[in-house]
Amino acid sequence: MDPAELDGARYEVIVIGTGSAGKPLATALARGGLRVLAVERHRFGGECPYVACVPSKSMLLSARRHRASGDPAHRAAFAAAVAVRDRTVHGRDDSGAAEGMLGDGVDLVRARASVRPGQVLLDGIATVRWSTALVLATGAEAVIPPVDGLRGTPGIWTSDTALSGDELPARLAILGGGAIGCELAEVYASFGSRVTVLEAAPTLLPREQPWLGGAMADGLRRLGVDVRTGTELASVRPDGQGVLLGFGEGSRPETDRPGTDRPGTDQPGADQLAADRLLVAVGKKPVTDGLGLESLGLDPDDLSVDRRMRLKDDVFAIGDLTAINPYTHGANYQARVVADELLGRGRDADHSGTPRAVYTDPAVLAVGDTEKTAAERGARTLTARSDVTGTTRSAVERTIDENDDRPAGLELIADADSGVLIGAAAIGPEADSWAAELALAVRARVTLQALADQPHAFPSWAEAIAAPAQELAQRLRD
Ligand SMILES: Cc1cc2nc3c(=O)[nH]c(=O)nc-3n(C[C@H](O)[C@H](O)[C@H](O)COP(=O)(O)OP(=O)(O)OC[C@H]3O[C@@H](n4cnc5c(N)ncnc54)[C@H](O)[C@@H]3O)c2cc1C
Ligand SMILES: NC(=O)c1ccc[n+]([C@@H]2O[C@H](COP(=O)([O-])OP(=O)(O)OC[C@H]3O[C@@H](n4cnc5c(N)ncnc54)[C@H](O)[C@@H]3O)[C@@H](O)[C@H]2O)c1
Repeated sequence: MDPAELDGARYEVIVIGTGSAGKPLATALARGGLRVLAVERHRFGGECPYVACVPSKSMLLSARRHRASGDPAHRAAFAAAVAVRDRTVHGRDDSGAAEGMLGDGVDLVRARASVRPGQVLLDGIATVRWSTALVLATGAEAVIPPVDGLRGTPGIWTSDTALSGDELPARLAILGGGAIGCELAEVYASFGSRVTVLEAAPTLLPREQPWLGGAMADGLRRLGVDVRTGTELASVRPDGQGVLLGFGEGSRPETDRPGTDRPGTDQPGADQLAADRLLVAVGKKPVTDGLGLESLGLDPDDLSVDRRMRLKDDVFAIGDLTAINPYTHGANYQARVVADELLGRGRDADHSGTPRAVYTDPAVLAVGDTEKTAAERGARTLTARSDVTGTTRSAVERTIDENDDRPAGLELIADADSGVLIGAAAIGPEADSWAAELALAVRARVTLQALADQPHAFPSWAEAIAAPAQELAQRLRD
């Protein structure tokens, strides 16, 4: 629909943004009989299907196959993986998503939206009004940190560049060892790039239990990735066709110190690293620029929502914009909460069981509290770990591949007073799948006694849950 044609139109609900949050919400509301307009300035469907979750998982799976094949022809394999990725994401063509929404009865308009009291402006030329609710689902965008020379230097990538391009850099530096940094380090290292991950915090995945980041670093090092934690990037300069990175005083780690012989660096100077490309993956920030939230009395820097995802009155926010569980399943869930609220069956959101997965091999699944977050809210905790490699499943798999040295581990975190499971962290083969029962256990506030009593299929990886659950149940009884 052309924005101008909509001038003066009225809808019960207007949704701004059609990603993993806005699209399912608009669809559910239209199916529920409400008159809904969804406004999208870029691709219907948002980032996940085109430049985020789906292409990154496609590349990770292709990378895994390539490693298993032992084929030394990295460039040809990478080109084939990119072709598969692009088929999987339909060449980043959003017409299927748009047709799906239209088929469900959502009115769609491609326009940049901004808000005014009671109305939404489309590309600054047309005005539409809502009567029941306005829902903001504008997502988040990559943070580019204020590093000297970072902006404007050619050769700087974000995940969007990597996941829509076809270049295999010989030397790739990745700034940030979070979910994107770890997943894309595995992809490029598997296809022969010399990858260096530069993480500011003392461990990778620093919001998780520290041992988990250590195990992730071990997993990436097996693939030849040079993992440097505790690093501070101070400057970026053009260097031929690539970039030259300079580091802050004292920011180099004891291990992997430049000057030692290791893959991933050309050691141009004691405090420098040369790379062909620098992928910046240091987190995301909510997309609020130009939205005009101030005109609704909202502070763009404090988009706190209540338990129904309401910002104020009839204005809601969902998805990455809220920074609550910034995952597609988090956005989908928040969409369901708002849909239920607007369709008259409202209930409070419970974010406690939302899994945090990283799809490397070995994969990560964490849920609920870490010891740090539990301590911050004054909870006393008990923890127990298990070596996932002690399971029969692991023994069977390692007999087939005796060189399989992927790190694996599981930790359960119990509330010492109530005896319920409040957190879990797992890394291991397919942990994103087998550890998922722990997400439900946290959400359902399952006691350690019940978890310890629960049988697990033999010989599955989930048997790893039994030992730490039984240990904690015993300690809670003592
Ligand atoms: C590389 C990468 C890999 C990821 N992998 C996973 C994964 O494996 N699993 C997982 O669960 N999550 C993953 N995520 C996170 C996931 O992609 C996001 O959490 C999810 O897509 C957020 O959905 P959203 O609807 O909030 O935002 P988006 O998908 O960004 O949608 C917001 C939409 O709003 C539109 N918009 C913004 N401003 C305006 C405006 N003013 N007017 C009109 N439209 C506007 C944007 O164009 C966009 O389409 C990954 C992210 C990245 C970057
Ligand atoms: N599997 C998944 O669900 C998945 C995969 C990829 C991305 N995502 C989502 O996409 C979003 C963005 O991912 P991301 O990896 O960019 O963010 P992130 O927040 O997961 O990780 C960012 C990392 O960068 C580090 N960092 C911050 N500033 C730095 C600096 N100046 N120098 C070096 N390191 C620095 C942080 O300590 C952190 O480890 C997140 O919300 C993430 O959850 C999810």
